[in-house]
Amino acid sequence: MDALAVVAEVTENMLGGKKVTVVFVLGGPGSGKGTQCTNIVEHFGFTHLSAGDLLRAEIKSGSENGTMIDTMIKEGKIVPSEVTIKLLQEAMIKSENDKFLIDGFPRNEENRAAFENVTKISPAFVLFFDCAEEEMEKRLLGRNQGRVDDNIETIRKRFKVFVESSLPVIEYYSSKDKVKKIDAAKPIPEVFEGVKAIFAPYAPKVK
Ligand SMILES: Nc1ncnc2c1ncn2[C@@H]1O[C@H](COP(=O)(O)OP(=O)(O)O)[C@@H](O)[C@H]1O
Ligand SMILES: Nc1ccn([C@@H]2O[C@H](COP(=O)(O)OP(=O)(O)O)[C@@H](O)[C@H]2O)c(=O)n1
Repeated sequence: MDALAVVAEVTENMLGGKKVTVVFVLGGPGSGKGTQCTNIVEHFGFTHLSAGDLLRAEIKSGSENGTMIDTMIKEGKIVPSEVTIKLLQEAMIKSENDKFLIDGFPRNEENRAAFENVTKISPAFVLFFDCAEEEMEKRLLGRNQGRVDDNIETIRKRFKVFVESSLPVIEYYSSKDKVKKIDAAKPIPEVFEGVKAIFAPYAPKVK
């Protein structure tokens, strides 16, 4: 390894004085990202940061960006990266943990490139929940969390954005051999079996 590579290794993935491990959790709307993140937190000690949840909290907090974010979510559009990245960065710095699941981000090429440029963090890997639209649609319509975007009209728009903008991000990481794909159409416990196998190296050490 040459000297420059050593320098890069030392500075890379540092945030607020700590070295962090980041896993991006991607998949279509309703593929089960949030559900499985809850399981991963419980078993592997990661902190779950959902980009969508952070944006929804930002609306509730009455921030100056609230109206813009609300409109984007209602239309299934992707909020400008600077807003989402700031929320993710703040949450990581505030946390005492150093292992993060970033769920629902990066959702387009702009998200991906800006996060890399601003934070200098690259993911350990990308967990991709692969699921057919028909199944995701059924799940979203039954989610019952009172979300303004879980109606058939917005769901169709979110699927279109996923195929046009988010799948290329998954392809990008695939070309770098960073994608771990899971068949997310199976029942929740079976999906978690696949997830567990991938996270085994991160299992907490028994003292
Ligand atoms: N493997 C699964 N089989 C059936 N339903 C699921 C599965 N995973 C999640 N769900 C349900 O589908 C809905 C969407 O899941 P969620 O985790 O919120 O998806 P995402 O975060 O990808 O949008 C929720 O109501 C959840 O309980
Ligand atoms: N990186 C992100 C993530 C979510 N969002 C917005 O938040 C909405 C909901 O995202 P989410 O990840 O909570 O939910 P799902 O669509 O995956 O079910 C998206 O449709 C976008 O409008 C965004 O703009 N940028």
